Amino acid sequence: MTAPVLSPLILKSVGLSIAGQPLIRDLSLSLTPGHLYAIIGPNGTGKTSLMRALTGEIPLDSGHVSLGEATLGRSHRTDWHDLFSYMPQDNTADIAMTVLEVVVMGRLKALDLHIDDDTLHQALHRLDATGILPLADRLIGTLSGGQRQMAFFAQTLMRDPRVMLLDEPVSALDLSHQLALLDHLADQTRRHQWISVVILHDLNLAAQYADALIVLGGGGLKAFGPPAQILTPALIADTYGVEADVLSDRHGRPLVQPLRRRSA
Ligand SMILES: Nc1ncnc2c1ncn2[C@@H]1O[C@H](COP(=O)(O)OP(=O)(O)OP(=O)(O)O)[C@@H](O)[C@H]1O
Repeated sequence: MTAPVLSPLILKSVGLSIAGQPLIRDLSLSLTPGHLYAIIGPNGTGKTSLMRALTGEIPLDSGHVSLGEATLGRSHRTDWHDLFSYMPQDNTADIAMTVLEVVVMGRLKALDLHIDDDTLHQALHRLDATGILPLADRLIGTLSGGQRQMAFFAQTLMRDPRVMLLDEPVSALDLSHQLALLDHLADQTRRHQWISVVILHDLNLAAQYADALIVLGGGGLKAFGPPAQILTPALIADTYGVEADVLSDRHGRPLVQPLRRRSA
Protein backbone atom coordinates (compact mmCIF):
# COMPACT_ATOMS: atom_id res chain seq x y z
CA MET A 1 0.00 0.00 0.00
CA THR A 2 1.42 3.39 -0.88
CA ALA A 3 1.05 6.31 1.48
CA PRO A 4 -1.35 9.03 0.29
CA VAL A 5 0.30 12.05 -1.25
CA LEU A 6 -0.31 14.93 1.11
CA SER A 7 -0.68 18.42 -0.27
CA PRO A 8 1.26 21.48 0.82
CA LEU A 9 -0.44 24.53 2.32
CA ILE A 10 -0.06 27.21 -0.32
CA LEU A 11 -0.32 30.94 0.29
CA LYS A 12 -0.29 33.10 -2.85
CA SER A 13 0.14 36.87 -2.65
CA VAL A 14 -1.77 37.09 0.62
CA GLY A 15 -2.69 40.57 1.85
CA LEU A 16 -4.19 41.27 5.25
CA SER A 17 -5.51 44.33 7.12
CA ILE A 18 -6.61 44.72 10.74
CA ALA A 19 -9.05 47.46 11.74
CA GLY A 20 -8.60 49.05 8.33
CA GLN A 21 -4.80 49.18 8.64
CA PRO A 22 -2.75 47.19 6.09
CA LEU A 23 -0.62 44.68 8.00
CA ILE A 24 0.77 42.14 5.54
CA ARG A 25 1.06 42.39 1.79
CA ASP A 26 2.01 40.02 -0.97
CA LEU A 27 2.92 37.02 1.19
CA SER A 28 3.59 33.80 -0.72
CA LEU A 29 4.67 30.52 0.89
CA SER A 30 4.47 26.80 0.30
CA LEU A 31 4.46 24.71 3.51
CA THR A 32 5.19 20.99 3.26
CA PRO A 33 3.57 18.16 5.28
CA GLY A 34 5.90 16.63 7.88
CA HIS A 35 7.71 19.93 8.39
CA LEU A 36 7.78 22.30 11.33
CA TYR A 37 7.88 26.03 10.62
CA ALA A 38 8.55 28.87 13.06
CA ILE A 39 7.11 32.35 12.48
CA ILE A 40 9.40 34.97 13.99
CA GLY A 41 9.35 38.76 13.88
CA PRO A 42 8.87 41.84 16.05
CA ASN A 43 5.77 42.51 18.17
CA GLY A 44 2.79 43.70 16.19
CA THR A 45 4.01 42.57 12.77
CA GLY A 46 0.99 40.30 12.24
CA LYS A 47 2.11 36.81 13.30
CA THR A 48 -1.09 36.08 15.25
CA SER A 49 -3.25 37.80 12.64
CA LEU A 50 -1.73 35.62 9.93
CA MET A 51 -2.58 32.47 11.89
CA ARG A 52 -6.14 33.68 12.45
CA ALA A 53 -6.45 34.50 8.76
CA LEU A 54 -5.29 30.99 7.83
CA THR A 55 -8.09 29.42 9.90
CA GLY A 56 -10.62 31.76 8.27
CA GLU A 57 -11.20 33.90 11.39
CA ILE A 58 -9.99 37.09 9.65
CA PRO A 59 -10.78 37.72 5.97
CA LEU A 60 -7.96 38.18 3.48
CA ASP A 61 -7.67 41.50 1.61
CA SER A 62 -6.21 39.71 -1.36
CA GLY A 63 -4.55 36.50 -2.48
CA HIS A 64 -5.38 32.83 -2.02
CA VAL A 65 -4.75 30.04 0.48
CA SER A 66 -5.28 26.41 -0.49
CA LEU A 67 -4.60 22.91 0.76
CA GLY A 68 -5.12 20.26 -1.89
CA GLU A 69 -8.69 20.58 -3.14
CA ALA A 70 -9.69 22.95 -0.35
CA THR A 71 -9.50 26.72 -0.78
CA LEU A 72 -9.97 29.35 1.92
CA GLY A 73 -13.16 31.30 1.21
CA ARG A 74 -14.40 28.83 -1.40
CA SER A 75 -14.58 25.59 0.61
CA HIS A 76 -17.32 25.33 3.23
CA ARG A 77 -16.21 27.31 6.28
CA THR A 78 -16.46 24.30 8.63
CA ASP A 79 -14.63 21.97 6.22
CA TRP A 80 -11.81 24.48 5.96
CA HIS A 81 -11.71 25.07 9.71
CA ASP A 82 -11.50 21.31 10.34
CA LEU A 83 -8.17 21.15 8.53
CA PHE A 84 -6.60 23.16 11.35
CA SER A 85 -5.90 22.78 15.04
CA TYR A 86 -5.18 26.19 16.54
CA MET A 87 -3.72 26.90 19.97
CA PRO A 88 -4.21 30.62 20.67
CA GLN A 89 -1.79 32.72 22.66
CA ASP A 90 -4.29 33.54 25.37
CA ASN A 91 -5.31 30.44 27.32
CA THR A 92 -6.68 32.03 30.46
CA ALA A 93 -9.49 29.81 31.63
CA ASP A 94 -11.60 30.29 34.69
CA ILE A 95 -14.03 27.46 34.04
CA ALA A 96 -15.18 24.60 36.23
CA MET A 97 -13.57 21.84 34.18
CA THR A 98 -10.79 19.44 35.01
CA VAL A 99 -7.65 19.14 32.91
CA LEU A 100 -8.85 15.80 31.52
CA GLU A 101 -12.18 17.32 30.48
CA VAL A 102 -10.42 20.22 28.73
CA VAL A 103 -8.22 17.78 26.79
CA VAL A 104 -11.20 15.64 25.78
CA MET A 105 -12.88 18.84 24.50
CA GLY A 106 -10.30 18.84 21.70
CA ARG A 107 -12.42 16.12 20.07
CA LEU A 108 -15.83 17.39 21.07
CA LYS A 109 -17.06 17.92 17.54
CA ALA A 110 -16.22 14.38 16.43
CA LEU A 111 -17.74 12.98 19.62
CA ASP A 112 -21.21 14.44 19.26
CA LEU A 113 -21.05 15.00 23.04
CA HIS A 114 -20.50 11.29 23.68
CA ILE A 115 -17.12 10.43 25.19
CA ASP A 116 -16.05 6.92 24.31
CA ASP A 117 -13.31 4.83 25.93
CA ASP A 118 -10.98 5.30 23.00
CA THR A 119 -11.16 9.10 23.32
CA LEU A 120 -10.60 8.93 27.05
CA HIS A 121 -7.61 6.66 26.49
CA GLN A 122 -6.21 9.05 23.88
CA ALA A 123 -6.68 12.04 26.20
CA LEU A 124 -4.87 10.23 29.01
CA HIS A 125 -2.10 9.29 26.57
CA ARG A 126 -1.75 12.95 25.49
CA LEU A 127 -1.60 14.06 29.12
CA ASP A 128 1.04 11.43 29.83
CA ALA A 129 3.07 12.36 26.75
CA THR A 130 3.04 16.02 27.76
CA GLY A 131 3.98 15.16 31.35
CA ILE A 132 0.83 16.43 33.07
CA LEU A 133 -1.06 13.20 33.74
CA PRO A 134 -0.89 13.76 37.53
CA LEU A 135 -2.91 16.97 36.99
CA ALA A 136 -5.78 15.25 35.13
CA ASP A 137 -8.36 15.72 37.90
CA ARG A 138 -7.42 19.28 38.86
CA LEU A 139 -9.70 22.17 37.88
CA ILE A 140 -8.11 23.96 34.94
CA GLY A 141 -8.46 27.36 36.63
CA THR A 142 -6.30 26.22 39.55
CA LEU A 143 -3.25 25.38 37.41
CA SER A 144 -0.17 27.55 37.02
CA GLY A 145 0.28 29.40 33.71
CA GLY A 146 2.77 26.83 32.44
CA GLN A 147 0.66 23.84 33.50
CA ARG A 148 -2.35 25.39 31.77
CA GLN A 149 -0.31 25.92 28.62
CA MET A 150 0.64 22.22 28.59
CA ALA A 151 -3.04 21.25 29.09
CA PHE A 152 -4.14 23.36 26.12
CA PHE A 153 -1.29 21.93 24.06
CA ALA A 154 -2.57 18.42 24.87
CA GLN A 155 -6.06 19.58 23.83
CA THR A 156 -4.73 20.96 20.53
CA LEU A 157 -3.09 17.60 19.77
CA MET A 158 -6.39 15.75 20.28
CA ARG A 159 -7.81 16.88 16.94
CA ASP A 160 -6.49 15.13 13.88
CA PRO A 161 -5.61 18.16 11.80
CA ARG A 162 -3.63 18.57 8.62
CA VAL A 163 -2.21 21.84 9.93
CA MET A 164 -1.17 22.66 13.50
CA LEU A 165 -1.00 26.35 14.39
CA LEU A 166 0.48 27.21 17.78
CA ASP A 167 0.77 30.82 18.93
CA GLU A 168 3.66 31.18 21.39
CA PRO A 169 3.01 27.76 22.96
CA VAL A 170 6.10 27.87 25.21
CA SER A 171 5.79 31.44 26.52
CA ALA A 172 4.96 30.31 30.08
CA LEU A 173 7.13 27.18 30.19
CA ASP A 174 10.42 26.53 31.98
CA LEU A 175 13.42 25.37 29.95
CA SER A 176 12.72 21.66 30.38
CA HIS A 177 9.04 21.96 29.45
CA GLN A 178 9.86 24.15 26.44
CA LEU A 179 11.99 21.32 25.08
CA ALA A 180 9.41 18.67 26.05
CA LEU A 181 6.62 20.47 24.18
CA LEU A 182 8.67 21.19 21.06
CA ASP A 183 10.24 17.69 21.00
CA HIS A 184 6.77 16.18 21.17
CA LEU A 185 5.43 18.50 18.48
CA ALA A 186 8.39 17.79 16.17
CA ASP A 187 7.99 14.03 16.66
CA GLN A 188 4.22 14.09 16.05
CA THR A 189 4.62 16.39 13.05
CA ARG A 190 6.84 13.84 11.29
CA ARG A 191 4.76 10.86 12.43
CA HIS A 192 1.39 12.27 11.31
CA GLN A 193 2.78 14.38 8.45
CA TRP A 194 1.23 17.51 9.90
CA ILE A 195 2.17 20.94 8.63
CA SER A 196 3.10 22.58 11.94
CA VAL A 197 3.53 26.31 12.34
CA VAL A 198 4.67 27.79 15.65
CA ILE A 199 5.08 31.42 16.63
CA LEU A 200 8.21 31.83 18.75
CA HIS A 201 10.09 34.84 20.06
CA ASP A 202 13.14 32.80 21.10
CA LEU A 203 15.30 32.75 17.99
CA ASN A 204 17.49 29.93 19.32
CA LEU A 205 14.52 27.65 19.96
CA ALA A 206 13.18 28.53 16.52
CA ALA A 207 16.56 27.69 14.95
CA GLN A 208 16.78 24.45 16.92
CA TYR A 209 13.36 23.08 15.97
CA ALA A 210 12.19 24.65 12.72
CA ASP A 211 12.84 23.14 9.33
CA ALA A 212 12.33 26.66 8.03
CA LEU A 213 11.76 30.12 9.48
CA ILE A 214 9.05 32.47 8.29
CA VAL A 215 10.34 35.95 9.14
CA LEU A 216 7.70 38.70 9.23
CA GLY A 217 8.52 42.40 9.32
CA GLY A 218 8.13 45.63 7.41
CA GLY A 219 4.60 44.72 6.29
CA GLY A 220 5.37 41.38 4.75
CA LEU A 221 7.68 38.41 4.46
CA LYS A 222 11.29 39.39 5.13
CA ALA A 223 12.80 35.94 4.66
CA PHE A 224 11.83 32.28 4.40
CA GLY A 225 14.16 29.32 4.57
CA PRO A 226 16.23 26.95 6.73
CA PRO A 227 17.59 28.68 9.86
CA ALA A 228 21.23 27.97 8.96
CA GLN A 229 20.76 29.75 5.64
CA ILE A 230 18.78 32.82 6.59
CA LEU A 231 19.43 33.63 10.26
CA THR A 232 22.28 36.09 9.76
CA PRO A 233 23.42 39.18 11.72
CA ALA A 234 22.18 41.30 8.80
CA LEU A 235 18.67 39.78 8.95
CA ILE A 236 18.49 40.22 12.74
CA ALA A 237 19.65 43.84 12.50
CA ASP A 238 17.20 44.56 9.71
CA THR A 239 14.27 42.80 11.44
CA TYR A 240 14.75 43.73 15.10
CA GLY A 241 17.20 46.65 15.03
CA VAL A 242 19.54 44.57 17.19
CA GLU A 243 23.23 43.82 16.65
CA ALA A 244 23.91 40.16 17.27
CA ASP A 245 26.59 37.55 16.72
CA VAL A 246 25.37 34.39 15.05
CA LEU A 247 27.48 31.43 16.13
CA SER A 248 27.06 27.79 15.25
CA ASP A 249 26.12 25.04 17.71
CA ARG A 250 27.59 21.53 17.68
CA HIS A 251 24.94 20.44 15.15
CA GLY A 252 25.66 23.33 12.82
CA ARG A 253 22.52 25.22 13.79
CA PRO A 254 22.70 28.98 14.29
CA LEU A 255 23.02 30.29 17.81
CA VAL A 256 22.09 33.94 18.31
CA GLN A 257 23.96 36.07 20.83
CA PRO A 258 22.32 39.51 21.02
CA LEU A 259 24.82 42.32 21.68
CA ARG A 260 23.02 45.66 21.72
CA ARG A 261 20.12 47.57 20.27
CA ARG A 262 21.02 49.80 17.39
CA SER A 263 20.63 53.45 18.29
CA ALA A 264 17.54 55.02 16.69
N1 LIG B 1 -8.89 43.33 17.18
C1 LIG B 1 -8.01 44.25 16.84
N2 LIG B 1 -8.33 45.55 16.69
C2 LIG B 1 -7.42 46.49 16.34
N3 LIG B 1 -6.13 46.20 16.09
C3 LIG B 1 -5.74 44.93 16.23
C4 LIG B 1 -6.63 43.88 16.60
N4 LIG B 1 -5.95 42.71 16.64
C5 LIG B 1 -4.68 43.02 16.33
N5 LIG B 1 -4.53 44.34 16.08
C6 LIG B 1 -3.30 45.05 15.69
O1 LIG B 1 -2.75 44.38 14.56
C7 LIG B 1 -1.33 44.38 14.64
C8 LIG B 1 -0.82 42.94 14.55
O2 LIG B 1 -1.20 42.22 15.71
P1 LIG B 1 -0.77 40.72 15.90
O3 LIG B 1 -1.34 40.26 17.18
O4 LIG B 1 -1.11 39.96 14.66
O5 LIG B 1 0.82 40.86 15.98
P2 LIG B 1 1.93 39.82 16.46
O6 LIG B 1 3.02 39.88 15.44
O7 LIG B 1 1.32 38.49 16.70
O8 LIG B 1 2.39 40.50 17.82
P3 LIG B 1 3.05 39.91 19.19
O9 LIG B 1 4.44 39.44 18.82
O10 LIG B 1 3.11 41.12 20.05
O11 LIG B 1 2.15 38.83 19.71
C9 LIG B 1 -0.96 45.07 15.93
O12 LIG B 1 -0.61 46.40 15.67
C10 LIG B 1 -2.24 44.98 16.76
O13 LIG B 1 -2.34 46.09 17.65
